[in-house]
Amino acid sequence: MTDNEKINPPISIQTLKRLPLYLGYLKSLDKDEIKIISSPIIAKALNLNEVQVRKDLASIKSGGRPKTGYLLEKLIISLEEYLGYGNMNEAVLVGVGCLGCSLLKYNGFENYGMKILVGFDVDESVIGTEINGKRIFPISKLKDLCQRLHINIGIITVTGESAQEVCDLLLEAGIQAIWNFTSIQLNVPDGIIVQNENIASSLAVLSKHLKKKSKVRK
Ligand SMILES: NC(=O)c1ccc[n+]([C@@H]2O[C@H](COP(=O)([O-])OP(=O)(O)OC[C@H]3O[C@@H](n4cnc5c(N)ncnc54)[C@H](O)[C@@H]3O)[C@@H](O)[C@H]2O)c1
Repeated sequence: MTDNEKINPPISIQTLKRLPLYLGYLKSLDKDEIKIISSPIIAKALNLNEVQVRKDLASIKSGGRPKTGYLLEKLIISLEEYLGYGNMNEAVLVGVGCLGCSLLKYNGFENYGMKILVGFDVDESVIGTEINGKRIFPISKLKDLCQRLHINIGIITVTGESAQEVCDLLLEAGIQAIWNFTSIQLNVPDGIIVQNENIASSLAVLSKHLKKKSKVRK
């Protein structure tokens, strides 16, 4: 363990994935009315285990006393700082088809520290258009634009067969983190983070649950 890790021990991916849930809930509260919030209340609102919530919040060194409560505003700031939401990360999206279009239309990512600036595609019918104020450029402009704008995140929503080629282009353009919506496992060098997103995995959990229930009914 490095000295830095001793001071701030790494947290699990599961905990990390819950932190935006806490933040979303806390931000939905009326700050004029609620000054202090306790872990049992957060747990109840989010249908989570109380001990889990307490442990998660302890791991970000949010201060406060779990049972008596955390200062709401302070806790929000701690979570935002931990998640790096204070610095807005700028992203580009490649593949402006059905899925890409929906992501470009969604403004909620900005609440989670990511702003999609522009899109890229090879399809002449979308190049030059704007979706939700975001201009769509030809893929040939990707390297130049990403380098000029110092973009860190690349979102890949192209068809599977183009995924690796697009990933390579993004890396050449200096991208450090890739949000991959295709089902392709991308090859990237060390130091580059890839987050794979797959709706089908969540659907599998639902299907399995329904299958179990229908067996019980029979
Ligand atoms: N992660 C998920 O849960 C999930 C859900 C739905 C779709 N998908 C995946 O997302 C991807 C997009 O799905 P879709 O339904 O939006 O497809 P789509 O065919 O509607 O869109 C793909 C877009 O990518 C563009 N494209 C293809 N090759 C390109 C390249 N080399 N450079 C730039 N643009 C390129 C196409 O012109 C098109 O506009 C697919 O890989 C699909 O499997 C994932």
